[in-house]
Amino acid sequence: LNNGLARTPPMGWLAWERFRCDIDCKDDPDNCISEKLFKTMGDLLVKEGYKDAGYEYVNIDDCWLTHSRNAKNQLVADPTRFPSGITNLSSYIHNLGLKLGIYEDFGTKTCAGYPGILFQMDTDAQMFADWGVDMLKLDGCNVPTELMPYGYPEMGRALNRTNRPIMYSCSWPAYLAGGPKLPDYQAIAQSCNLWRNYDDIQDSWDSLKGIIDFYGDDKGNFSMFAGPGAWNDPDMLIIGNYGLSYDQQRVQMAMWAIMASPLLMGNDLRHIAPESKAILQNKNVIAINQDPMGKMGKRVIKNNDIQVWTRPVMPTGSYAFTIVNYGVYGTPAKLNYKLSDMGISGAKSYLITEVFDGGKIGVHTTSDVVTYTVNPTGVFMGKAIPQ
Ligand SMILES: OC[C@@H]1[C@H](O)[C@H](O)[C@@H](O)CN1C(=S)Nc1ccc(F)cc1
Repeated sequence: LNNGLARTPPMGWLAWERFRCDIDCKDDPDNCISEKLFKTMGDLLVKEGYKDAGYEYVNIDDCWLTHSRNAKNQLVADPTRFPSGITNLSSYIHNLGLKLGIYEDFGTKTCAGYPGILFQMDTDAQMFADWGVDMLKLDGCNVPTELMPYGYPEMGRALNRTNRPIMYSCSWPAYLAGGPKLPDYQAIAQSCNLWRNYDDIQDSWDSLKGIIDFYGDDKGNFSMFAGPGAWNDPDMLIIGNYGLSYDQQRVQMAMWAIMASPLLMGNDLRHIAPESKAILQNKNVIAINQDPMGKMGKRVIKNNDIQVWTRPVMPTGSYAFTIVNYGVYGTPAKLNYKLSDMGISGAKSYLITEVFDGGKIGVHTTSDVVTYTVNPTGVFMGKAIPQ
């Protein structure tokens, strides 16, 4: 979507995967969906160095609102859990130098059963703008998919009519996944700044593998529609939660960088292990994710437990690449590849580095055989720079 926003994949924090629809502020005051939670996460983005690393958006997800609209047909934030209101919350977030995101659903109700925006798009778009909201995630529960080619572009136009820059995340294609018809990625990319293509991420290695494989298959060539202002969204980063090992957390960070994915953390910034924080704030990996060309990486090799992805990055003619090992055969895999095997060519020789730690592997021609060591359920992330 050409609205000047999301020129690189958005970075920030999103409540859903970790905090879900916990509305019990009586018995679970520290984890319920409340203004306090979002203010706390905003504070920590600043205090813990995430803002400096590029993380900017603090995003509310489902379950923030009351079960009915007010007399003026407007959406209302739950008064017990958001006593100061959304405008106060956005001011707080803006004072931190951050941006606020909110959630709604193009349908009669949200997925958790709260009022949806169907038939109220202009009222709701204006409400979000008046509240000082900077991003909207529009879900697609409780509406026939036949209405989506109308509804998602129309809500984008409604947001535009407010004259407030609001980044627009669409769940539209995710509701068509596995269906008879391929999504219209051209229309989606013209209407949205980012779009969910596939199932929700859950806190597990299996869930992560399922998403990586869906994106590797690239059905409908959705990777071609990614670029500045328009991103495929494989869902939240679950680094720092319960389900991934250290190596598997590195896999997600490396793959989200290669896929030019939004980096929206779905975790608890109050309880992050140091090695998880280091992965989330790794400058070299974030630089690949934020590469200004905005070209989405693609899977170029897949055989059994090994897959290789490459992504064109700056400086011109350079490539980032990942070698992912799904294998669980205990010893690290020693894998031999020529750069030409990965589709990397064009220069006489390349400097190859390891991205996470910046270590030099060496200078190689595209036909040199290079041996990479990849841990079980782990990743090697490299960069090849023309010499
Ligand atoms: O409620 C919103 C939630 C998150 O926003 C996900 O990112 C969306 O893809 C959809 N979504 C879903 S399906 N939530 C949900 C899932 C199960 C349930 F019983 C109640 C709500």
